[in-house]
Amino acid sequence: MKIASFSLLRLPFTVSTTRHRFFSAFIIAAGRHGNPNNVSRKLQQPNKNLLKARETINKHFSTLAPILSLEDKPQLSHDQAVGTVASSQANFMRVIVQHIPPETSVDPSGSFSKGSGEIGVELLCVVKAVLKKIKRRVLVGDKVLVGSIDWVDRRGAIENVFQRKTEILDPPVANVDHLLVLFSMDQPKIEPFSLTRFLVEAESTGIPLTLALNKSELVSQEEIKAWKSRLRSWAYEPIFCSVDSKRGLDTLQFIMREQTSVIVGPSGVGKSSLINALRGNKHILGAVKEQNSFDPILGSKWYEEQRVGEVSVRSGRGKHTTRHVSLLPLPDGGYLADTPGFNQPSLLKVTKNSLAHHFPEIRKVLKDSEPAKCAFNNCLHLGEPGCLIKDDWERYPYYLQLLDEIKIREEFQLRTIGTKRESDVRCKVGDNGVVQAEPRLEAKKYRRQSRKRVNQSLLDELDELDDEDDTPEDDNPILRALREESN
Ligand SMILES: Nc1nc2c(ncn2[C@@H]2O[C@H](COP(=O)(O)OP(=O)(O)OP(=O)(O)O)[C@@H](O)[C@H]2O)c(=O)[nH]1
Ligand SMILES: [Zn+2]
Repeated sequence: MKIASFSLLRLPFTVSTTRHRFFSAFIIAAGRHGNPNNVSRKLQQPNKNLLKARETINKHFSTLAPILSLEDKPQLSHDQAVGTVASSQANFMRVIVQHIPPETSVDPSGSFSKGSGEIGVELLCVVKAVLKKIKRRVLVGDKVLVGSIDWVDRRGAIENVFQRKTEILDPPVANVDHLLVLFSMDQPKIEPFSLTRFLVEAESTGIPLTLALNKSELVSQEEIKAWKSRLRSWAYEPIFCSVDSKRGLDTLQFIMREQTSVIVGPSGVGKSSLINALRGNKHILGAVKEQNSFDPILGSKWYEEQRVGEVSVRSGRGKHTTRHVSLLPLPDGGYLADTPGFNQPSLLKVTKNSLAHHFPEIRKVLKDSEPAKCAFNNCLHLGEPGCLIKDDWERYPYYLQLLDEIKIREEFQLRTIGTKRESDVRCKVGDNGVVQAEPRLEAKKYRRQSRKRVNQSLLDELDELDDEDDTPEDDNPILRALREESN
């Protein structure tokens, strides 16, 4: 019976250590904050409680390396610096450091100049074991505190991460502050519904976006004019560009200055071509070193050696499965990701209630009519009496279509979570905040786990963690604290 319902619902049925770990985190928090019967109640409101549990656990373990706020100006010793992670490969991260202690003599071949000023010095860094232990992931784009710096060999160790302003998953980059949504006028032609999906996905990140239309040399001026006014009615001001004719590239360069940008868009529109154009264009990249400035500073040997044995012994899976992404420094400050983003917008972060906020047309009407509001709170703008949103705008049918799609997804998730016995199903909150139901792996329901047992399971999981963890257990403060507590 159980098996049949799993297959009917096509639930994922794989065992992953991450889920185990997360589960223990949940149990710890549930056990700590109330009576054991609450566990069953809490499972019925999975989202909030799971998130709270995660927060609790993060706080609990974060005391070892509290997240630095963006305003923090840590006192830096001579062998410390603040920098930006530009790329990550195997266990190494390349960090660009802007401000070098004045008395430090750095091998000039390692610095990037931009005419008058310096773009920075690149350091090859490892991530300190304590950050791995507390699961503080370091992403490309992160602002980090680097310590133990050897300025001559240009090596260091990432000691801590500053709070992120933003985080996107495809590609995984922190602190992106600008998305360039790229479509093409022809080959392939713009498809308005597909463009809407991309725009909604981009809007849902909360990151400012620019819409650019490539291959503009393939179409007539009339067609460009027509699209311009059409997109204005969607409340977007498109930039027409062409990698082939170089039209609009200066404008794009200007927009991207001082920002970290990722280019997103469907296949074939010229994302990679545009990245290459911006990267290869001396005018745009200014005086960044002619040879690829991101060649491994100590020779590629370093990286190749690290690639060997990358498969985890326990899980049999590759440990570094995330897409590779690097940030290319731009001459006026800022970075451009060398890997394009979301080819296929999943809209997983969009809920039926948030969808309307991702259409500027709706935002505008609601803002202009303030303080008047739709008659219903949480109005889905389906044309009910008292709704401020009419059907007199081009993308209204797209709004309805996406709303249907999202409703179906949400109902499926609710049904899966709500009707399954809690012993069969548990909920997982994904990285992007989406709740997913999964078959439970353990049958011990309602039983409160003793603190000792709980800590032990966490220990098991920490032990299981990685073959790559090199800190001996006795040197690890978390493990030691947990052991002491459970004895
Ligand atoms: N006519 C014309 N062709 C272009 C232009 N820019 C890029 N192309 C061509 O469009 C094709 C696709 O370009 P890519 O850069 O690979 O597109 P992409 O968006 O990265 O595609 P995916 O890698 O599939 O996501 C290539 O043949 C390019 O040469 C342009 O401005 N005009
Ligand atoms: Zn409404």
